[in-house]
Formats: sequence, structure tokens, C-alpha cells
Amino acid sequence: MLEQTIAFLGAGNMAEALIKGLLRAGNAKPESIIATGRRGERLEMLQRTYGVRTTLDNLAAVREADVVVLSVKPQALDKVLIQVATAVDPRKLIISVAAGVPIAAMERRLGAGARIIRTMPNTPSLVGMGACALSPGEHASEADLAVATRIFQSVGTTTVVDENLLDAVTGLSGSGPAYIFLIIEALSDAGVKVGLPRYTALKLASQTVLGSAQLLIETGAHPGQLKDQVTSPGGTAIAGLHTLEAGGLRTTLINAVEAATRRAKELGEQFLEKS
Ligand SMILES: NC(=O)C1=CN([C@@H]2O[C@H](COP(=O)(O)OP(=O)(O)OC[C@H]3O[C@@H](n4cnc5c(N)ncnc54)[C@H](OP(=O)(O)O)[C@@H]3O)[C@@H](O)[C@H]2O)C=CC1
Ligand SMILES: O=C(O)[C@@H]1CCC=N1
Repeated sequence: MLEQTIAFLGAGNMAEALIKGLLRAGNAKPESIIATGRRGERLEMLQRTYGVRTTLDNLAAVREADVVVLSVKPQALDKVLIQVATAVDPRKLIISVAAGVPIAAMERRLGAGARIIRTMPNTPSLVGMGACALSPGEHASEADLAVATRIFQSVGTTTVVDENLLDAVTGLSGSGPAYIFLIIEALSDAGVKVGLPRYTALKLASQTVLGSAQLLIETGAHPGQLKDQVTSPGGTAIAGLHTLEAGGLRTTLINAVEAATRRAKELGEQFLEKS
């Protein structure tokens, strides 16, 4: 159980996933969580559902908190940092989930000694299956990293990476759920095309993605080896794979991750230009 009071500035999708995970894992008490936002009705819903404290006042939340999670959109972050900077001191740990925004840019607003950990989680955190990478800033201690790791381990797996790799993480696992949902939707459409009822197709497509990932993780085998196990000589899978290769699926996925990584860098540059 974390003893700290944790404030989530901007209680949207990511913050809710983390709040839910922390409570479900028994890692935090509802009364030690404060969620902020702009809309009263959203905050009321969070209070009703999770029993957490809420406020429209970011500054008041930061004053009370030991750990501050910056969970607004990158475009809204600068304004929030300016708003709360006077209440941030070296006793508080700052955790950012904002895509693209560099630690140095946040330090510029919060003071050079600020203890910051920049992270990149993803939305499967909502069901405890997230993948999060964390990058500690210069002034964050080992204990800070342990606290942040504990928070994100409540909703999935964690990895520590150098900050210069976080945009790549954003392109791969941060944005990745969107790619996978598109693939599942497309596979379901394909199932319907070959005659399956929609519900059956969606169920089979989702379980195939889940099961394949689980098989890969549990066996530790190379994906190529597992692919070969599905692929009989002259069989059905190789016919499908040939079509995917002809359609450039690998290149398309590589291009997608590269484009999302580039976009994360752009968001960081835009933040630096404006701040
Ligand atoms: N969604 C994802 O897949 C991922 C998102 N992230 C990062 O997480 C962060 C949040 O994203 P996400 O949760 O999806 O976005 P949401 O839009 O769901 O949440 C952002 C929340 O911030 C609130 N907000 C906006 N301005 C302020 C303000 N000035 N003070 C307090 N609250 C404010 C919004 O309230 P209102 O609705 O009232 O405006 C909203 O509830 C982003 O920085 C994003 O880069 C990281 C990994 C994955
Ligand atoms: O699209 C976005 O900006 C966010 C960041 C990572 C995933 N979604």
C-alpha cells in the first residue's frame, strides 16, 4: 500500500485507468487519491465510482499531494504547469504520462531541481494489461522510481528506458492499441466476408490476438518460430501470409510506428516552442 497522497491532474482515460488499477490492486486508498479536471460531472462520476477525492482546482490538489501525475493532453500541459509551479517543491514527485513532452521542458516550468519521472503507458491499463515505459529525470531518486513503478505495475508491466527512447515507445506500445484494434476490426470484417456472423467473427478475432500474444510471452519463443507452427506446407496459413506480404503489412506497420514516433517528437517540439 502506497502511503503517499497522489493527485491526478486531468482525470481522463489514462488517469482513470491508473486510479482503477491502484485501487483494484490495493496499492492505494481512495481517500489518498485526488482527481482534478475541468468538468464537474466527470469528477462526480469518478467520486461516485471510485470513492476518490476530486477538485476543479489543480493548485489545491498539488498542495496536498506527495505525488503528482500529469495526465492532461500535451497541448494542455504547459498551462497546467504554470498554474501549479508555485506549489511544486523538491518534496513532491512529479510523474508525467504526456506524449512527447521532454523532462527538460517540464523542469523549465517547475524548477531545475524538480523530481520528475516521464512515462508512456497505454490504454490496456484499464483492464490491468498495460505496458508502460518509465524514464527518471536527473533529480528523481531510486525510491521515486520504485514508487512510480509500483503505480504502473498496478495496471500492467513496466520497463525503464532512457528518455531518448520514449518517443519510440509512444510510437510502438503507447499508440499500439489503436493499431491492434484496427487489425481486430479488419479481421472481424474479413470473417463476415467469408460468412461468419459478426459477433462470432469479433470473438474469434479478439481471442486469436490475445491468445497469440499470450503464447509468445509464455513460451518466450521467436514469433517466426510460432508462425511456422501454424504454417503447413501447401496449407491455408501460408496462402494467407503470402497475401499479407504482398500487401506490405510489415512495411505498413513499420511506417506506422515511425510516423507515430515522429509525431511524438513534433508534439515535444511544439511544446518547447510555446513554452
Ligand atoms: N490515451 C492514450 O492511449 C494514452 C495517452 N497518454 C497521455 O495521457 C495524457 C492524457 O490522455 P487521455 O487520458 O487519453 O486524455 P483525456 O482527454 O481522456 O484526458 C485528459 C483530461 O484532462 C482534463 N483537462 C484538460 N485541461 C485540464 C486542466 N487545465 N486542468 C485539469 N484537467 C484538465 C480533461 O478534462 P475535460 O474533458 O473536462 O477537458 C480530460 O478529462 C496525454 O498527455 C496523453 O499523451 C499516454 C499514453 C496513452
Ligand atoms: O494519440 C496520442 O496522442 C496518445 C499518446 C499515446 C497514445 N495516444
